Amino acid sequence: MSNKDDRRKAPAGERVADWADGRLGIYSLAKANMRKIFPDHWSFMLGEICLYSFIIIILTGVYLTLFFHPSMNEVEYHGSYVPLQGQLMSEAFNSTMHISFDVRGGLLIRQIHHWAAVIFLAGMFVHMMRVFFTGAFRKPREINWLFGFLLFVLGMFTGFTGYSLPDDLLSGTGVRFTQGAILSVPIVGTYISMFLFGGEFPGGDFVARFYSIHILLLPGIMLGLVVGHLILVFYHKHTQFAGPGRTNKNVVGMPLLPVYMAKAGGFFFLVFGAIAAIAGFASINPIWVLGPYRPDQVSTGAQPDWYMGFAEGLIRAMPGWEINFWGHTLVLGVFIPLVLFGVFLGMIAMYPFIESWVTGDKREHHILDRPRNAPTRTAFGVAWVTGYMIMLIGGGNDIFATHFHLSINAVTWFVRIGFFAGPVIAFVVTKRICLGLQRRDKDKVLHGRETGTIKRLPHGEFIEVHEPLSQEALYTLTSHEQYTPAEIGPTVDENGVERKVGRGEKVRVKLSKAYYGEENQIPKPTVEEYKEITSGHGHH
Ligand code: HEM
Ligand code: HEM
Repeated sequence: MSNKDDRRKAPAGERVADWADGRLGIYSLAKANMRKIFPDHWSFMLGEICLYSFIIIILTGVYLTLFFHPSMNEVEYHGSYVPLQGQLMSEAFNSTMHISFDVRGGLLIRQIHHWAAVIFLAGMFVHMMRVFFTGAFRKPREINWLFGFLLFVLGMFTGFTGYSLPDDLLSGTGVRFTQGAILSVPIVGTYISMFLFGGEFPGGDFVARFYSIHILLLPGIMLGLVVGHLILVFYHKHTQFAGPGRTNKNVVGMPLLPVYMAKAGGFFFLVFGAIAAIAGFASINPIWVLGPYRPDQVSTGAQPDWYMGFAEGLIRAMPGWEINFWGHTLVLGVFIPLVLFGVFLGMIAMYPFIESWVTGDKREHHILDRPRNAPTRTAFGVAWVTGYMIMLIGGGNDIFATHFHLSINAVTWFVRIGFFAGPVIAFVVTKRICLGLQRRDKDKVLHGRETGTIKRLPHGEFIEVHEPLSQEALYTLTSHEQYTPAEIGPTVDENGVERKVGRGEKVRVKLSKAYYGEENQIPKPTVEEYKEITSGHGHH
């Protein structure tokens, strides 16, 4: 039989695949990637939640563009919502009302879009924490950490431009807040504001401009970054937690196809279903309650979406300082929070580089740390989150005051003090807890697990039976590395010439001691210790 006949007999699917392979080379691509192994751990699903909520946002966003009019032209409302009949409003607000009340499925899609945005950012936050606390950002993944960082920051601004689009009272208040922050920037602030808003605030342009930024510019960049992020996850291979048989050179898990494809496909629908259910039950941004934006009005309890809350908190907690500098007013009460906003976020981007400088560790790491085994890093992370959360409380100081019947000044002072004290307390406490947990691990390795079974010995003594750990558990609990802190090198070189120790080196050594010095890690049990104790005759 000729080759040609063979082809004709092949099933249709195979023929299509052959056709595509001849043009795209899909066979070799699939061969290289379809059997890629992924390790299993619940926390590795967090990145997937980000991915799926991002896809849901794009799908629903496209639907919204079909009906949303990004225009600030003034129109009179004549839709189905009676209380606003005859009111003057922008076309943007009018069309969002139309989406909510008159477009089939419009309100649901709007709600899904908004809820997905809230969950997308929460997902990124928690995913980032997972990566941080397990040390997954270390070499070779620093660039992927930066991609992620950019995604987080761009996600915040995409969300902000999104909830500014409907031009309701709440979104207008948020835009005004941002314009205030821009104006506080010395020298260029006024120009940037005039440029962005096309004249005096609010002007007639900002919705149209925010619209292109929201649906095209930022999501376009984010899409590119997400693709790059995932390619890098493939290229580096996924990290894994320590365990028997797992090394820095292998990945133990299940193949992408069929196991992970099936899991991921199912998980996508679970995430979509959960977001749709929340969107169906819980109302988000009911613009008809707030009404159209008017610069002379603010609704009580005005709140940004959660991811912008800490920025709001920074401004609300800051005293209203204002100084006059060479005839120019400098609004420090707004400008300092704006700088802190950058610093707070910038710290995320910088951390992997700071840690590798302090530890001097330039090796690749594919085995994850348990947070307790990196107490200083964990403590830094918790301190950062504490500062962030305190500022989030600051952003809702009015809500806390009304809900808990507190004075708003008391809440503000709590936030001011908490901003400085909270992270320090969190740092110290977290470090203690981590060291305590390390001691417990050591104890478990040496003395086994406490079973809760009390035994009475023939001579009357009561003891608790300790069960020795399995070999797997022993391995897992003792496989982490322990580092020695950096020391200041010889101060005299081989010719006896004195070398000056730079300030950078001194700082590095100090920090390195804080990471790995005597008080900062519990020595792992040694084989001798283990043998001595386990050969002790039946005491435990
Ligand atoms: C659109 C947002 C994001 C998407 C869709 C996304 C998606 C993913 C996925 C699916 C993984 C593999 C599974 C997992 O470990 O969870 C992953 C890993 C990773 N992500 Fe993200 N991520 C996003 C944002 C971020 C952010 C904000 C950061 C940190 C600032 C980050 C840093 C990382 C790193 C370093 C890895 C490799 C972790 C490892 O191999 O253990 N990602 N990401
Ligand atoms: C990470 C990406 C995105 C985030 C975080 C996000 C977030 C938001 C938010 C919070 C709103 C306000 C919704 C409301 O309560 O009315 C909004 C509005 C909107 N978004 Fe997005 N969005 C994203 C991407 C997109 C994309 C890719 C498109 C279009 C292709 C889009 C189209 C729209 C439209 C047309 C509106 C105005 C209609 C409305 O407010 O209901 N968005 N977005």
